[in-house]
Amino acid sequence: MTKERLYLYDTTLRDGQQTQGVQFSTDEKHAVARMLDDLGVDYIEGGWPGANPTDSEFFEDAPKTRARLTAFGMTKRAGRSAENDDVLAAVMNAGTQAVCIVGKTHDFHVEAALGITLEENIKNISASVAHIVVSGREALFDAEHFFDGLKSNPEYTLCAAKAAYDAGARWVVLCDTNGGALPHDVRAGVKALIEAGVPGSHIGIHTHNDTENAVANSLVAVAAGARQVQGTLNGLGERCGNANLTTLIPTLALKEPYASQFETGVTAEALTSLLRVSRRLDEILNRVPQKQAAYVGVSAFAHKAGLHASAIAKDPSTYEHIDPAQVGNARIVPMSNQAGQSNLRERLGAMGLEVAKGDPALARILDRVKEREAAGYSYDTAQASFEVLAREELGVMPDFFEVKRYRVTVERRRNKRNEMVSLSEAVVVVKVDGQKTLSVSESLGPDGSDQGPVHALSRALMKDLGRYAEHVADIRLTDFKVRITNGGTEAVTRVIIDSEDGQGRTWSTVGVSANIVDASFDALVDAIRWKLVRDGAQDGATL
Ligand SMILES: CC(=O)SCCNC(=O)CCNC(=O)[C@H](O)C(C)(C)COP(=O)(O)OP(=O)(O)OC[C@H]1O[C@@H](n2cnc3c(N)ncnc32)[C@H](O)[C@@H]1OP(=O)(O)O
Ligand SMILES: CC(=O)C(=O)O
Repeated sequence: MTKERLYLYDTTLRDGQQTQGVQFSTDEKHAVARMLDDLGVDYIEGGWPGANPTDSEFFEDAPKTRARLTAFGMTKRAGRSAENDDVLAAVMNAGTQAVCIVGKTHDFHVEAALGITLEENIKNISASVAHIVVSGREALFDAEHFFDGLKSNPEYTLCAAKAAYDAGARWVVLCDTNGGALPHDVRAGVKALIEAGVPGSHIGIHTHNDTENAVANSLVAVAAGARQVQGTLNGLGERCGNANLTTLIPTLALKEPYASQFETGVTAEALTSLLRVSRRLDEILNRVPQKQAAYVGVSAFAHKAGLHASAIAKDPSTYEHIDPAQVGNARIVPMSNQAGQSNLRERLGAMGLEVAKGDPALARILDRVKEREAAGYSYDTAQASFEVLAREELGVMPDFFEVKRYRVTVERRRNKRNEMVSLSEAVVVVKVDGQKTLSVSESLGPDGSDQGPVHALSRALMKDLGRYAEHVADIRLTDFKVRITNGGTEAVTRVIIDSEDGQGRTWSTVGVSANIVDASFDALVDAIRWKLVRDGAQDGATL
């Protein structure tokens, strides 16, 4: 069966930029456009030329893309011709192959927001679309508030949308602008416009996620006949975001009936870059990746429960809806108090520790994990601490060094300029190869400001580890999370430290204590021990 073409329209650089807190630079826009082009979307909406300097600059030096670069704007304003509307002129002057303009299709908005008659609005839509078409560009019309309009005055809404089609719009895009439509509204809306004379092959769908239905609404629109789907990477967008293309693309490619019926410009090979694309966007925006994101989240294929891990080891399809590799993701089997021996053996295997089924060490490790989690530890994220614990139980964790004692002080005092400043200082005594050393460190950052007691402690701890010095020199602490939790009956502090080294490895460790500094210290020691064992620094250390 030949597949029908379904077009993907990305608006990360336009509606995505309407996300609170998101502001792309011109260079970042170029980087995102390149990523989208490599991924295989059909249209890249680059922004609104003339609306702000960044968008104008982006179009002045527009990237050469296989995808159709599209400039966004609005229909001409009343009282002037399309040719004489300066806002529309700036959009046209960007010189893109495709131009998308938003126009009102809800009678209430025409009257309340534009303050013009319903007829005048339809004339403005027709004249604006015709102006784009006459200039030889592909015209797209974003039918704003289409689904709300259908409820208020269906005849008018359909007439406004149809006017754009009749004026030559290649696509009439039905927008759930306020994000309140539900799948049955969207199905009915697409069908109504098809019945009104706009073929599905000219209908697009643009949804917002205000009821968490943006992806479902897009899928329903396709099932009802729409052939263009709009969305953004990682679901960026105004308010709660737009339909998430990072979810929609794999769903359309891998799930029935869409997979058999349609093809998009995203090849199976490009689909394997999806996780990378999603992460790269987070990096550009300095956002923490959403762990539970569908398909691309770090937890999307994490099998925590013992029953799941046991079945996964026999056949991954028992608890996975797709093969994670299809979207560039990977299966993980974290350790926690939900785990059984199957999780454990799988996890140990991934660390290069093959332990036979039934080995008594497995039960000991599980008991220790469950006991410690009851006391406040959490190993499902702190996998490096789990490895240290497992190695101890298996007798393969070297005693690299022994901490004899440590002390941390925090002082607040006036500096030479009579400003109040804080200063943290740590003293650590460690024994390496029978030799005791005392190290002292302050916590001053590059700008001379206090980086806090944990920073001082980590510097003192790593200052003189004898022959292990070269292995710890490239450790960087990248994140530090503190949580007050209940360890048994007492409230305790759990600290998770994320570390990174020069080889690009990242790892997380956990410490628990009634005292935040002590909990941090435990996590720091685990971080160093994990790094030493992974570097193979144990030669000569006591096993
Ligand atoms: C649903 C969407 O998300 S559409 C995309 C929305 N995106 C943006 O608004 C981001 C970019 N926007 C901007 O930078 C600015 O709003 C600009 C440059 C476009 C316009 O700025 P200003 O001229 O200062 O107008 P302002 O933003 O205050 O108001 C918008 C004007 O456009 C009018 N307008 C709104 N929609 C349309 C439309 N589809 N067609 C014609 N005029 C419209 C409004 O009635 C209002 O006119 P008024 O000032 O006479 O009341
Ligand atoms: C055009 C647009 O972004 C909307 O109506 O949501």
